[in-house]
Amino acid sequence: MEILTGKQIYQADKETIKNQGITSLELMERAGTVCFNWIHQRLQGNPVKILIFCGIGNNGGDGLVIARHMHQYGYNVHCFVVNFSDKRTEGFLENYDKLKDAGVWPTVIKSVDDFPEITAQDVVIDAILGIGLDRKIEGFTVDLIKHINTPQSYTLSIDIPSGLFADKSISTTDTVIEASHTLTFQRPKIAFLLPENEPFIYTWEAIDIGLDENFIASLKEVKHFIVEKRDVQSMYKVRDKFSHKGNFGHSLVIGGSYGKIGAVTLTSKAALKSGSGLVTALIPECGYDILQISIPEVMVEVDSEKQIELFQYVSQPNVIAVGPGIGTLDKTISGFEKFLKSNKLPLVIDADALNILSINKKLLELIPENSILTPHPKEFERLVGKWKNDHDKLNKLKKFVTKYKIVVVLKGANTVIAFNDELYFNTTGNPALATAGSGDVLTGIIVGLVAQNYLPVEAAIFGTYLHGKTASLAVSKTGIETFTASTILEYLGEAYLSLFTEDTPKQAPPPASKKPPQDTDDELYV
Ligand SMILES: NC(=O)C1=CN([C@@H]2O[C@H](COP(=O)(O)OP(=O)(O)OC[C@H]3O[C@@H](n4cnc5c(N)ncnc54)[C@H](OP(=O)(O)O)[C@@H]3O)[C@@H](O)[C@H]2O)[C@@H](O)CC1
Ligand SMILES: [K+]
Repeated sequence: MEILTGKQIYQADKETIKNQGITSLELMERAGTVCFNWIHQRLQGNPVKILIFCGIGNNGGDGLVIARHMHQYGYNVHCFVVNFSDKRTEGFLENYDKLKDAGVWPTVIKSVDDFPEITAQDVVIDAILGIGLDRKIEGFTVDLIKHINTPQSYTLSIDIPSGLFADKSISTTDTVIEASHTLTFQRPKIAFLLPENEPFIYTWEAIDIGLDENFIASLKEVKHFIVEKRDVQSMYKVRDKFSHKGNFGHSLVIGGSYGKIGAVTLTSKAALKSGSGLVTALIPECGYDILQISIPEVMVEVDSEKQIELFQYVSQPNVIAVGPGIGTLDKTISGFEKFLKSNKLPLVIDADALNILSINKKLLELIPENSILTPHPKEFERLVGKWKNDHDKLNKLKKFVTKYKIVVVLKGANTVIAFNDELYFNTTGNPALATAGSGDVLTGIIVGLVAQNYLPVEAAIFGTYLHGKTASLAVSKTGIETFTASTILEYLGEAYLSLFTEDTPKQAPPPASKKPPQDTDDELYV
């Protein structure tokens, strides 16, 4: 699914009006009605007190449409106009009149004295500012947003939490609605995927307001995508009837050191379980028995007694994962440097191998094109330096992958896969994945997919999706705390199978508590 910029959404808005022969007012009516239907489906006439805060632009116009429908359906709705400017849009003005015609006279908020009381039991609808926000919010609107955030009531934001910019970072002094849920129009905005916006975006969904899909599909400059089930389904390689293990590649996993044989064991097992035909582990001698006993299917070659120093192997892999548990002892560092100078095979580089690269950045030049690096944010920072905010981080990421012609899997709540100047945001998974060895397993899954001839960027996208999906599937049975890296391996089969089974449709969170539990993947739809 494309992630669109504010500018692209405004273009789609214009094209839709032109191509469908409708007025902008009709489009606003449609958008507001879709939001109302969403709310009505969940509230079913519940007498809860609903406070709708409308700005004076088109986001406010949407709020007024919602207020009118809610009033007509007998909801206990209270509408407020947030008078932060005198420049009302036509959409606002027309719907203001329509609302009054329907018998609702909104309360105009001009100062702090006009703020209504809000309790934790109330539902708030935030239609103060949308994607038209282009500067810092000032004056009483800042206080109003804080006032809305205080009681921890359920807050539904329309299009985007007010105060959040669609395409740039907010500053630390900015005030933003902390939305419990956001109904965004047609496509997500990149702001929803950035860790820095976590306090403001809890769950979100893109709702179909009938914008011109052909126009959206024709947009050439879209560079950001959300990875969906259908994307990975289309990547999946079906096995031929007459295939044999030789068709599915040979992964070599280089890693481990005394006390960290578990890491390389997890990676090797993951490579095997993601479908690599053969897997060999090159490990320190001290890990020989451990690995052989843990995974009889994996072949083992050994290096020095307690760490990897020589990086020499006799097996004939088609891809190599390097780094899990490898450590940063001097001999390992110099061995890795020598290895990079002679190696021609594509690599999946993780953990301490990444740290070695950040100690000596010249080594980055030696990484074969199409290799995959899988840093977590701290490892990535060591490679590229500090960033000012998440947009700056994503720019650094794009520059880094284009410079070295590689793929980077930047791990996090929404792991980002970067290739060329494109970014793919993963949405499977949950905090259960924040557990020791989780990254080692991801490296193994990805290397196993590259071994099977998945394109590196596909292996990265597919592998990250599957890895996250295991947690999405498992957590209702295991809980978050008992879910470990080994659980990821246990559920990998189910994650594969889930690609070909229908998801049970999920109800979006009811307006009952501020932060309902979320499993992101299945909540998204357009
Ligand atoms: N996508 C679609 O197809 C559809 C979109 N729709 C809806 O339209 C929304 C966008 O509406 P919008 O363009 O009127 O902007 P909105 O966010 O309401 O802001 C209003 C104005 O406020 C101003 N302003 C900006 N920053 C400010 C600040 N810090 N403090 C004070 N003022 C500030 C600025 O005006 P300025 O003062 O710069 O002239 C701005 O224009 C969109 O989010 C969605 O809800 C649907 O209705 C139909 C289909
Ligand atoms: K809003």
